[in-house]
Amino acid sequence: MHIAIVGNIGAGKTTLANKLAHHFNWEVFLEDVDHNPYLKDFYDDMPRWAFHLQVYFLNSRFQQTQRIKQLQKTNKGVIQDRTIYEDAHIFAANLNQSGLMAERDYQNYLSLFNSMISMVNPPDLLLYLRADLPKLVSQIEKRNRDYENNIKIEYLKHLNEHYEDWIRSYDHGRLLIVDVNNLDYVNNPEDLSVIIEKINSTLFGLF
Ligand SMILES: Nc1ncnc2c1ncn2[C@@H]1O[C@H](COP(=O)(O)OP(=O)(O)O)[C@@H](O)[C@H]1O
Ligand SMILES: Nc1ncnc2c1ncn2[C@H]1C[C@H](O)[C@@H](COP(=O)(O)O)O1
Repeated sequence: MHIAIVGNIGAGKTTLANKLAHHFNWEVFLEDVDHNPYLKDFYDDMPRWAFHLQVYFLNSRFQQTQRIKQLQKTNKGVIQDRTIYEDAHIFAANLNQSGLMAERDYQNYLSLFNSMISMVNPPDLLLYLRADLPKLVSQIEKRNRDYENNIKIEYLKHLNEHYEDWIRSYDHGRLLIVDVNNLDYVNNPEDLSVIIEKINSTLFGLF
């Protein structure tokens, strides 16, 4: 069983991924943000570093999907924090449409993505955390990564629009949308239980 948690920056993916992995006693696969050699430079100068960052994320996410494939042979459950689909359909697409990634770089990137995607298994469940801008902003502030301090509201807004478009057309498997605007699964165990019940009901027909 493989659940992938998707959503905008600060939606609460990592926090939920850790909690679900603990609850189900499954393996968790997180993004390696701290060792990313381009992320800080990217936030300082997006046009300069957009292509480098996207290739880096694409490759690291692809390697992660192959590790997940291996692990699934052992029947161990997996919780994944963000997917390779988001790199291409959300982030790279947004950079191109915002004029921050040149057309030839974007086409080059897409060609690489299309070569890789045939080797990627979709998750059994895609869990989309939907969050409005005030929730995203407050949680990004709460996390307080210095290079994210200058993220513009407009950037998050465009990403949210891409998420909504992509989720509407998602057809690789089961999909669960959870509105997290009024959920606090950090401090309220009942809010976590609500999500777990939804997952059980979607995946196993329980409740
Ligand atoms: N539903 C929630 N309610 C309250 N705080 C949350 C919630 N989800 C996440 N947080 C907090 O918001 C911050 C960002 O969450 P994080 O899991 O890192 O988001 P993401 O991985 O989606 O970028 C963290 O400080 C986390 O503790
Ligand atoms: N593909 C990506 N392009 C640009 N930025 C990305 C991409 N994937 C992740 N990011 C950024 C967004 C955040 O600043 C960090 C971590 O993501 P988070 O949603 O907080 O887990 O990386």
